[in-house]
Amino acid sequence: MNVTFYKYQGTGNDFIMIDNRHLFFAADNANLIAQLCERRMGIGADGLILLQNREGYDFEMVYFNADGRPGSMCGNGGRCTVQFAKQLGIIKEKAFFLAADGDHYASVDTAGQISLKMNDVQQVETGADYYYLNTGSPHYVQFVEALEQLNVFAEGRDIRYNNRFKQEGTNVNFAQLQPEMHLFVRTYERGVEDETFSCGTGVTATALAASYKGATSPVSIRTLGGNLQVAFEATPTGFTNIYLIGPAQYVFTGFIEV
Ligand SMILES: N[C@H](CCC[C@H](N)C(=O)O)C(=O)O
Repeated sequence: MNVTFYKYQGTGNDFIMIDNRHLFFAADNANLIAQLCERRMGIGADGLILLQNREGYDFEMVYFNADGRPGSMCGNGGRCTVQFAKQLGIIKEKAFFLAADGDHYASVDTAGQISLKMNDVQQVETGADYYYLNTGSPHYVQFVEALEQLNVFAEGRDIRYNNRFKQEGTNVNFAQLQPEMHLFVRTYERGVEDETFSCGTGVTATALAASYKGATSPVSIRTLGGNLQVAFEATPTGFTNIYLIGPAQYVFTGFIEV
């Protein structure tokens, strides 16, 4: 079967997008998805996303990590799926869609920036040198100095595979506070099992954690793949009205025989 795919990236977090409104692509083929995401033997991507029809929504986003397994919410992928839906003519500048963690609203502005509403965060675990919270995906956040020099792969993998997390896994973010409370964030992603250029739910989690250190909404974040913003309001136990704001770009189209 000849399948058209679309390649998208959001601050360097890259995805294979497939229009699966006719449900021709089997979502249970983890080997195929992993093979397509492989950077030398396949197309290469941090994840694969199926855009599907869903009653009551503009569309559903079905996200898989590069290992071929279903992932939890993906923030950069969410913005890319909104842009993809726009390219397909499914939406104009506003979207209401379903993802792994529930409903999401999004809007695209005239400059092409996409503002994606994230689910409320009900609680944040605070440890001696870390924060742990779920922004649609689980995120461990640690503030460090000299982030440019840090071995994010080795340090992130140690935390992801420690006794607490090895079963379920976690994404691991390292953040450095910079002048004017701007953040520099690097993330080791579960399911990719490597550092990615950017992680949207990770940047969101890190911005919320940074608010305990004095950062105020909207927080500006630099990742290896570009800049993002996170807006939010604090509640007694967590956060509400959380928005992840940034670009999502179409890269190319191709065909595969599967
Ligand atoms: N890159 C994604 C996060 C994917 C989460 C995934 N790695 C998982 O834990 O299932 C983002 O932009 O939010």
